[in-house]
Amino acid sequence: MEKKTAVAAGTMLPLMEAFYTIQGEGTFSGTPAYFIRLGGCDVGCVWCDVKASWEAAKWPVLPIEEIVEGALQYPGRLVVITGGEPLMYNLDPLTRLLKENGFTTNIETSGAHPFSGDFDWVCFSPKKFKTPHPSIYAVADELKVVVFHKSDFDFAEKHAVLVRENCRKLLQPEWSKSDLFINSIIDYVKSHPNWKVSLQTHKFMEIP
Ligand SMILES: C[S@@+](CC[C@H](N)C(=O)[O-])C[C@H]1O[C@@H](n2cnc3c(N)ncnc32)[C@H](O)[C@@H]1O
Ligand SMILES: Nc1nc2[nH]cc(C(=O)O)c2c(=O)[nH]1
Ligand code: SF4
Ligand SMILES: [Mg+2]
Repeated sequence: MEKKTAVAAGTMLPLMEAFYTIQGEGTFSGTPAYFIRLGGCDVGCVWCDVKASWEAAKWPVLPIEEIVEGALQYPGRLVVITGGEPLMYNLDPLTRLLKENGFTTNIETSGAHPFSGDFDWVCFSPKKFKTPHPSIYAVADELKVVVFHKSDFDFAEKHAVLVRENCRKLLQPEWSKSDLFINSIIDYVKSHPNWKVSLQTHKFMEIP
């Protein structure tokens, strides 16, 4: 099959990097996980901490069997698919293969593209820069809003009414503005106890 056709089918995917680390953010923070970072993103967040991922063409296109083989080299059985924006691709074949190999599958997504894949946990981090696709709201397990500006609290509430009742609600300071916003995040969570704080703990630990 031609590469382009295989990428469209989701049987080959552009891989920026893959690494075994500790999930630093959100509900699974502290859990060992194999990260699969797919290349390509069209959302364009001004504060994105992985801008190098944006151009899909920069990254090698690999068969999903090879990607899963990489994950099998480590003892942990939690995989986090991230990017870039992973939902730019059809994730059905990759997640099916991961599950056949005994992995738990989590995703980190902006929700800017139609949902695909078989996931045990969906972390939805909506962005002002590109409106989420409506398919994300019924599947999000965690709503993780990055706080970069004071208007982001209202932005967070706007999305909180659209996700499922039991969806976890997290506020995460944008890394470079952490010192500026951490106190208002703490105050907000204390007065709106349906929210929790999420920190990028891997950055404090200085691990990938
Ligand atoms: C790099 S993104 C990749 C996945 C997907 N494109 C997304 O945005 O959800 C992974 C996570 O990091 C968060 N993130 C990216 N840059 C950040 C920053 N500078 N500070 C805090 N969180 C950040 C995103 O909101 C997202 O939850
Ligand atoms: N350790 C670690 N945890 C993470 N949680 C979400 C990440 C991401 O970039 O998607 C990330 C990451 O890049 N590293
Ligand atoms: S959607 Fe994710 S990968 Fe894309 S620019 Fe925003 S934070 Fe970066
Ligand atoms: Mg990251």
